[in-house]
Amino acid sequence: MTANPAHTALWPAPHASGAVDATVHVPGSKSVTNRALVLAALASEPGWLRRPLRSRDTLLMADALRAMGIEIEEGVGPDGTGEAWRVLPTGLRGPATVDVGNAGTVMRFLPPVAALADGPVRFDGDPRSYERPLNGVIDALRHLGARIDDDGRGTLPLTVHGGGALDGGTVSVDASSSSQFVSALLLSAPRFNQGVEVRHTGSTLPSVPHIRMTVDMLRAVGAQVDSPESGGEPDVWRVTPGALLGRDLTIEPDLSNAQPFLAAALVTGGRVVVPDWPARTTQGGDRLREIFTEMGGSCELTEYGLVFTGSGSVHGIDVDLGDVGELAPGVAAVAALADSPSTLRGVAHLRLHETDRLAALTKEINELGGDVTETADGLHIRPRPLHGGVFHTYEDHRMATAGAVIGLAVEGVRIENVATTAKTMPDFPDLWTGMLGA
Ligand SMILES: O=C(O)C1=C[C@@H](OP(=O)(O)O)[C@@H](O)[C@H](O)C1
Ligand SMILES: C=C(OP(=O)(O)O)C(=O)O
Repeated sequence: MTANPAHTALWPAPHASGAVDATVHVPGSKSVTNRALVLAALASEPGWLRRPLRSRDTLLMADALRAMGIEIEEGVGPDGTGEAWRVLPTGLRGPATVDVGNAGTVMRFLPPVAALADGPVRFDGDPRSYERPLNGVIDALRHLGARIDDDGRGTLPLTVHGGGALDGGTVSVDASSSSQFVSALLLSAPRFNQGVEVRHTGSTLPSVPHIRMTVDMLRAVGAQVDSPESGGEPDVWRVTPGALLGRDLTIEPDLSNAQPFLAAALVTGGRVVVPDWPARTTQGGDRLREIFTEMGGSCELTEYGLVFTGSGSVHGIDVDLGDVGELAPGVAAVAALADSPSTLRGVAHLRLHETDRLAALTKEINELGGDVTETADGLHIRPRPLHGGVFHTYEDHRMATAGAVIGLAVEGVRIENVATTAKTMPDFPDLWTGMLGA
């Protein structure tokens, strides 16, 4: 097989000649878009998604739902402004084939939807999707009444033999490897005959804000959900069966994808404005305001958006990123350029993401002259003068954006396969050069 030239191509990461000063319109949230698509597909009336993220992960989600019979029309919104998708829910059908790519949201959120379809739904994806854990979803669905054929490894590929309905009920899940196990079961649960009670049994639970996002979005379409935050038992969520409303939802900017742009302000001592930064949000990326302030910047949240300003100094940080693992690659990149060491904790589960992110960050930063060591649950980063070289990305969008941040401060960094950013931000190279005024 010949290598895909886009995967071996090297992108010279732009070096910043001075402080950046830019306004960056960050595209819509992957996590919100893919939840909104699933909930709209399960609703009892049509719905709208305005300013959806158009990226590999969200197009895979839309195509998968279409394969199961849902109509999704891509166009402009009812008032003629901006991109909007109209979702027309119909009976979920099999036989169907779903390509999950390497999208955690697609591989975890859709098997429960497929259990409601009328026929078999086959799931397959990129080679890495065979290595990412799915056992929590497979075992739970079987317990709740679904028939699933897999090879017994608790991963893809698999076939869900949808029976047109699912009993639902009470189930225990160890979601310490991915919060998406819990979100997946909750999202489809209003359509299970008995709803669901999900009890997390593991010792740790990553990405809790993403579970809150699931609960919040379920409630916004009329679902009744009990959660730990609403006075329920710790680590237990209950969803009552019931019809879901169609919504007209404007998708927030992806705050995790705002990270490289804010990092640019931080490492160059410049200023970046992100319009439409929500005043209230369940996106974990909102933690960037606190994390990057501790690392040397300052921010102001106005009605227009977030204004983030670097001070010219970048400090190390000791931080538990268990709630916001998505931010770890970008925090590691900034930490490698800081004036003091950093420790990133609580992110052992990053070994099971798009790639083993702890190993990848360690290797790539060290190959540029850095001093990073892996710990059991994170990274120690001791800043050292870095030099140029190839930054390999392992088909991981967040490795590519992390490499771009280092490239701002270090001349001669070349990013392998920057096109991999298409997973959640296909416009990244243009947004990046636009920010730099190139
Ligand atoms: O539910 C979601 O939308 C996500 C949950 C998190 O997954 P993990 O809990 O597997 O880290 C996060 O890292 C991922 O990017 C998106
Ligand atoms: C972990 C991530 O993605 P996924 O939804 O594929 O798990 C991520 O975007 O950082």
